[in-house]
Amino acid sequence: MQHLAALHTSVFHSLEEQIAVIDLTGKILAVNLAWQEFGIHNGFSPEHVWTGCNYLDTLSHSASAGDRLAHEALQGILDVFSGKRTVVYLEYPCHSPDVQRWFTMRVAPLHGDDSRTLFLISHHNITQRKLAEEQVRLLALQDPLTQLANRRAFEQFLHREIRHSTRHQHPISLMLVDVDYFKHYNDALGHAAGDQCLSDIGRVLQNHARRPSDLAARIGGDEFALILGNTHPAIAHQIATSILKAIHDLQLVFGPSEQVTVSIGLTSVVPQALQNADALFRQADNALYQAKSAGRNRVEQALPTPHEPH
Ligand SMILES: Nc1nc2c(ncn2[C@@H]2O[C@H](COP(=O)(O)OP(=O)(O)OP(=O)(O)O)[C@@H](O)[C@H]2O)c(=O)[nH]1
Repeated sequence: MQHLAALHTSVFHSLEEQIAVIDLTGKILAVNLAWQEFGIHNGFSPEHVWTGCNYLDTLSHSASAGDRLAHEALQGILDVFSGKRTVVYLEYPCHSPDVQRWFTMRVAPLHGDDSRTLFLISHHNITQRKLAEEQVRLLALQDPLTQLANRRAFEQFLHREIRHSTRHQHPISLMLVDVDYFKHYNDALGHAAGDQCLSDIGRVLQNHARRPSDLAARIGGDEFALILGNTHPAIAHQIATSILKAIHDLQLVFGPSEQVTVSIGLTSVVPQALQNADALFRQADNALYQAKSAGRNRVEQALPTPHEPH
C-alpha cells in the first residue's frame, strides 16, 4: 500500500502538465513539480510555497485589474464548483519576451472525491499544436509559387480595407497586373521558366506593398493584384509606373526581341456606404482591359466618377 502511494506521488510529479489541487475556498492543497518549475520560470522564487495560497484570490486580483482571461478562468472554476459545468477548458496565450506559448487550463472535480469539495486545476502546454494550426492557416492564404497572398486572402483583405476606407473616408486604390503574352513566354522557354518569371514578378509587386494597408496578391495564373489602402490616385499611378519599370528592368527576354511586360488596370475611390469589392474590382478589370486593348505594357486608370477623389 505504502509502495502504491509513493508510486502515485512519483507519477504526480513526473507529469508534464502543471497540476494543483484546490478546495472549495480556492486554497491550494498540493502542486506538482511542473507547477513549481513553471512558477520559477515566471518570476516566483524557488522557495515560494504554493500550498496555502488562494488561487481564486490571485485570479480575482488579475480579473479586477482588467485581465479578461483571468475573469473567464475564475468564472469557469466557479461554474465547476457549483456543478453548473462538469469540466471547463480555457485556451490562453502566455508569451514570454522571447517565446510564444499557449496553454489550456482544465478545471474538474478531483476523481474519487464524492463530496465534491476538491478540484483539479491543470495547465497543459499546447504551443506545438497552435504553431501547426497557424502554419496551416498561413498556407491556406498563401500562393505557394510566389509566396504572395492568394485570391482568398486578397478578397478578405479587400473587404476589410474597403470597410476601413469607408469609415475614415480615405481613398483606396486597386491595381490589377496581368502579364502580357505570357503564353508565348511559356511556349518559348518552358513551364519551369514561366514559374520563375511569375515568381520574379511577384517579388516586384511585394516590394511595392510597403505599408500595413497594402497587399500584393496572385489572384490567377498570370494575374496579380495590389491593394493600396489610403492612397490617392496620383500616388497609385506613380506606383503602377514604377512596377512597369521594375518589371522591364528584370530583362526577362524570350525570343530575339520579346521581353516580359505587364498591363495594369488601376482604380481609386473613396468608398461610399454601398461600395462593394465587386464594383471596385470591375472598375480595375475594365481599366486592365483598356490597357491590353491599347497595346499592353502600360497603365490605364479608370475615370473618376463624381464620388471618387481627383
Ligand atoms: N508557368 C506557368 N504558367 C502559367 C501558370 N498559370 C497560368 N499559366 C499560363 O499563363 C498563360 C496565360 O495566358 P493567356 O491568359 O492566354 O494570356 P497571355 O498569353 O498572357 O496574353 P495576354 O494576357 O492577352 O497578354 C497560359 O498559357 C497559362 O498556361 C503557372 O502557374 N505557371
